[in-house]
Amino acid sequence: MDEVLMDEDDDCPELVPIAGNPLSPGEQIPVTIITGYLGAGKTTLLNYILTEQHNKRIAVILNEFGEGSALEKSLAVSQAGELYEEWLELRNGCLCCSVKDNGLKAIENLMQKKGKFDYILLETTGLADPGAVASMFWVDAELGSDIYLDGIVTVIDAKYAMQHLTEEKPEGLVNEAARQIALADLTIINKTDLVNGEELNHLRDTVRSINGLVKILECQKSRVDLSQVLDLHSFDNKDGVNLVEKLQLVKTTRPHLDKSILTVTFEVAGSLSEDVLNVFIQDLLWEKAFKNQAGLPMIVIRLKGIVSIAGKAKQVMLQGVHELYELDETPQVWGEEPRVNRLVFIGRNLDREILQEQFILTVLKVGDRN
Ligand SMILES: Nc1nc2c(ncn2[C@@H]2O[C@H](COP(=O)(O)OP(=O)(O)OP(=O)(O)O)[C@@H](O)[C@H]2O)c(=O)[nH]1
Repeated sequence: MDEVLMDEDDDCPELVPIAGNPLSPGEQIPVTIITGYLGAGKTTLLNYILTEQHNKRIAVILNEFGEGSALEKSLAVSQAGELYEEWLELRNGCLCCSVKDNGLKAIENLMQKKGKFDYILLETTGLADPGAVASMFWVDAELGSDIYLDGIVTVIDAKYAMQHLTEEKPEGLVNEAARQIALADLTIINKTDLVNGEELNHLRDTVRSINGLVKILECQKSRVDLSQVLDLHSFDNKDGVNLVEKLQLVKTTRPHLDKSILTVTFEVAGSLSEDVLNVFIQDLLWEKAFKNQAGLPMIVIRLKGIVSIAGKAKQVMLQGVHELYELDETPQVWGEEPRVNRLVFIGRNLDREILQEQFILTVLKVGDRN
């Protein structure tokens, strides 16, 4: 098994593609995962969101390792906001499989007691893998839960982020700060008062080099336009409508940091059979079958795409987080223009040429077999 799996995803059973969404997002409650390295400004952001005018009933969930810290945090938040008296502490800090049921149950209990919320914000600890938390909501939403994952927001400390991002990790381990950026749909570079223009440019370029898809906001004291943070629809097919244009703007990036996470993207014309596409994705995400020039397995952290499935009039959105992925038809119908498959991968050891070649090879090979 791959070392990354050994480290965090051990025993995670959800190696299955998941079927279409049973409830429309309009009927479900969005959850935004707020992540970011220690001290980046997550609590400041929560306080800001809770005290701003937005006419939403927001539940905040704190997901912390260790005893006590979540309670302290909840007190800190409630003192500033004084909007919520009831706080939820998820005690078993593991964010992988074991927290899955407790996490959802805890939210359901809270909803039973307090009535439905309009929105859930889930703050993860600074060292957590937001991908594991995201997977839990994503899977449960597909299984008919009342909650759906709206987006992953990563708060970045303008002053210390470069230090965190360049921290040497033992061989095989992913830098947490880089992973949090890789998984983000939105990054908020906070504490811009503590850096000069040049440092900010360098950090922005580094964030972009890791995640070519992510939206970047810059601010002080986590004061951001909430309409840019909430209701992102990053994982449902509402996003699919705009995804084509968005993906067209993404560029393959050059790593700014050694051994770092980067973004690769390519486009292949034509239509695919869904089976063929599943083979390619499973080879990539599950089997780690593709290697870069140095012989290292390509590890995908985040995956997005719009693909053309033969026989389907509508565009199909591809989403992936770690080993989990989903193909979901968007409302967007293919027009007169030639059909294309546009894919974006964020991860480690990625090589665009090899990946594109493998994609074409798999498609042809399996196509021949049929
Ligand atoms: N100079 C400066 N300080 C800030 C800014 N935003 C937040 N801070 C301070 O940074 C410190 C950490 O902020 P928090 O919001 O607690 O950060 P956090 O990410 O929740 O921290 P952990 O929960 O420990 O991971 C606090 O003392 C904030 O007042 C900013 O824009 N500029």
